[in-house]
Amino acid sequence: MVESTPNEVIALYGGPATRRVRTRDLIAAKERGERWPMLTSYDQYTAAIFDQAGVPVLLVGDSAANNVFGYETTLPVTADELLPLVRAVVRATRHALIVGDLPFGSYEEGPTQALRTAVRFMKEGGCHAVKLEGGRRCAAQIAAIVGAGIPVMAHIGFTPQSEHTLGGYRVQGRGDAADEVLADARAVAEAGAFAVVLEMVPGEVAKQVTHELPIPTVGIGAGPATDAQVLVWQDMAGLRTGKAPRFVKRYADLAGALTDATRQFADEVRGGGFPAAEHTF
Ligand SMILES: Nc1nc(=O)c2c([nH]1)NC[C@@H]1CN(c3ccc(C(=O)N[C@@H](CCC(=O)O)C(=O)O)cc3)CN21
Ligand SMILES: CC(C)C(=O)C(=O)O
Ligand SMILES: [Mg+2]
Repeated sequence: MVESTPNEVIALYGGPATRRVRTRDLIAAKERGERWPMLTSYDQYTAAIFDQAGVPVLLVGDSAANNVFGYETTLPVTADELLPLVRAVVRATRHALIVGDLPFGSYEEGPTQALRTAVRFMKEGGCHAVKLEGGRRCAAQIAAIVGAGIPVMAHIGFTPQSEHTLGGYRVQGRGDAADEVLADARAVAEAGAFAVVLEMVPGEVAKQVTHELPIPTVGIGAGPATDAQVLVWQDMAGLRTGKAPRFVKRYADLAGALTDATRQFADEVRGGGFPAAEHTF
């Protein structure tokens, strides 16, 4: 594949894309009013494609639990399972900032555990920042990790790792609960996070947080006002089958394309059409 110029990356640098995106580029982009896209990635080929298509930030999400390993929720996945995926995504990319998502159970005990896990992600995974779920309750963890020189992306609103407390997959911050989301947003920014994911909050709440915070907001099911947007790549590209959340837009039908290719291959093997002379030594 010919490597195309990653336009969005250049916009974020304000110059040629000769180095990786850094967290300060994302804060500068907010100051210039530039929006940016973020996608999950869990493997070499998608990482290289997203990197060359100009996506400036890739997240190796704990959603690998659902979308790679086939677990029902994100709760079972471990750092030992995620770290090889983080390494693969880092190796396959040149421009994007790679964020490693800390899995459930690897940071909740407190700042010491959180820092220990974040250091593993940086040392063994080679990523450039880590992400964790939780607002005020994780401010001490964020401060400890940032204090060790590791950039942190926070994640508030609907946090899938706490679905059993939040009462299922539902919008957070409706009505009076908007103040809770705002308090969480302020707390993570104060603790030193360089960006914050807002998942499934009303568009108006996301707009208010985005205007108030100096750091970029990354929306997923949070409306159009956030500084950035993130989707799980299999949702964006239509590889995942079944009912997608309402906030998903499908930009391709990879499940359909792969089904067609697979059927053709299987038919040609059964019919003797593959391999042909040109595939034979
Ligand atoms: N493929 C995939 N996409 C995701 O967005 C995603 C994951 N996996 N795994 C981890 C979490 C879980 N997330 C989810 C999963 C499901 C809904 C969902 O079903 N939402 C419904 C109900 C919302 C409601 O009742 O208020 C929706 O229609 O949006 C939302 C977020 C977001 N994350
Ligand atoms: C959806 C994003 C924000 C995430 O946390 C994940 O994919 O794990
Ligand atoms: Mg996650």
